[in-house]
Amino acid sequence: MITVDAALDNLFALCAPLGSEDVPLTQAAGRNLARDVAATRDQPPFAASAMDGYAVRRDDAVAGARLLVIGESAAGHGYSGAVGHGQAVRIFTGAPLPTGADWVVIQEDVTRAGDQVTLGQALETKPHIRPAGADFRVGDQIKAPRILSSADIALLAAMNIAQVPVTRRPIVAIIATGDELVQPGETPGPDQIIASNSYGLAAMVQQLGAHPRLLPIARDNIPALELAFDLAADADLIVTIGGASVGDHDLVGQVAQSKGMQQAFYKIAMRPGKPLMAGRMGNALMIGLPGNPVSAMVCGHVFLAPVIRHMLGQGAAVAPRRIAKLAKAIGPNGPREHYMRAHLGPNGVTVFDRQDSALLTVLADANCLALRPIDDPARAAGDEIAILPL
Ligand SMILES: Nc1nc2c(c(=O)[nH]1)N[C@H]1C(S)=C(S)[C@@H](COP(=O)(O)OP(=O)(O)OC[C@H]3O[C@@H](n4cnc5c(N)ncnc54)[C@H](O)[C@@H]3O)O[C@H]1N2
Ligand code: MOO
Repeated sequence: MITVDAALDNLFALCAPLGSEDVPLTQAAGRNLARDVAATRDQPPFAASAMDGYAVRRDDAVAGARLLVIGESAAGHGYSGAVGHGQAVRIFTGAPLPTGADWVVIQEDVTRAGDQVTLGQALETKPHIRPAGADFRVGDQIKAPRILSSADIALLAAMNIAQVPVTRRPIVAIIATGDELVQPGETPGPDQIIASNSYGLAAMVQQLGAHPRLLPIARDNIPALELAFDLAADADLIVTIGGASVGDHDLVGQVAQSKGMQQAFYKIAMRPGKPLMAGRMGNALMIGLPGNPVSAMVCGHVFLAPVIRHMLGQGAAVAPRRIAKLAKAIGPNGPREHYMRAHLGPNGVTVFDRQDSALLTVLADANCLALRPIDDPARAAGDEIAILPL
């Protein structure tokens, strides 16, 4: 058995950030920018007015001055002539500043009569001009890696980058195994149950930004498992569920190895999730999760999520955790790191009494996992512990 940290280090070493693909701006939000991109233009491309008013020469912008309006500059339609002494051009926000002008008097400070304007007595002291390139210039870069926010999308658009290089989304093949399983919506036989954690993991994979591919349930026999691995051959990550323990029908490790999986480790000192295996398998990383529904989901949070983030170019890091105070005392932990289903509320963390790894109702009530180190002693209410928010 290896520790959770050692298992994660192993997993990170067994995979790498995927290559990149170009996607349209409308599909780039939330994706990882795969390489630096550079602006192909200046913004604004010309000195622009920041207000609606009159473009003038600075030395004409004095209280009481009377100026002749010689034309108009609007956004998208500039004024082609030049502004001389004693002259003004009507201008609107975003419009190019005409040649000769270096000041904008806002229209609130002006009285207009025909083609004459008279400037008011209390003029503003700012020119209200946005210099060319004030936001960015040709060649200014957005650096990778970076998870693209809505603001980044706006900036990329302004830079005229219509196709964005992002890290490819991993294809994650999910194989539920077991003679007892039927799909949700089917009518189970008397000894059967509904496959659940395969759907939970597919949802998790999707939320992480990868492509889940739910394969048909593989029965507990060698040909069925071989077929399932064949169907998963082009995936970046192959995740099996169940059949990982030591029973007579737990065939996943054996079949995976016969199909070329080079096992890097098997069994982790953690609860739930002990019988987890992993290794390279062709072009993919294979992770064999234990079948107990909560074990599979907890291993999803602790191992799959960091692995997928690593493949997405977001760095190789453990699932984010934080420190919280216990609302209620808890007993000592044993020789395996324990990820206990718990709820964080205004009074702190309450660790649930029922921790059986078959109880999906308890997992659904949890909003965090309380993380107990190996041989952690009993803890009192008010003690600080690490939690992994769900
Ligand atoms: N003698 C021992 N027995 C077991 C050990 C052990 O160390 N020695 N470990 C236990 C632990 S811990 C776990 S976890 C389980 C894991 O076993 P498997 O990975 O082989 O899982 P299965 O036996 O196939 O299934 C366990 C349980 O989960 C249900 N299951 C499986 N897949 C699904 C699915 N997709 N959706 C819903 N439920 C699923 C299955 O019906 C079983 O009830 O082994 C312990 N045993
Ligand atoms: O480790 Mo099993 O995953 O405890 O239920």
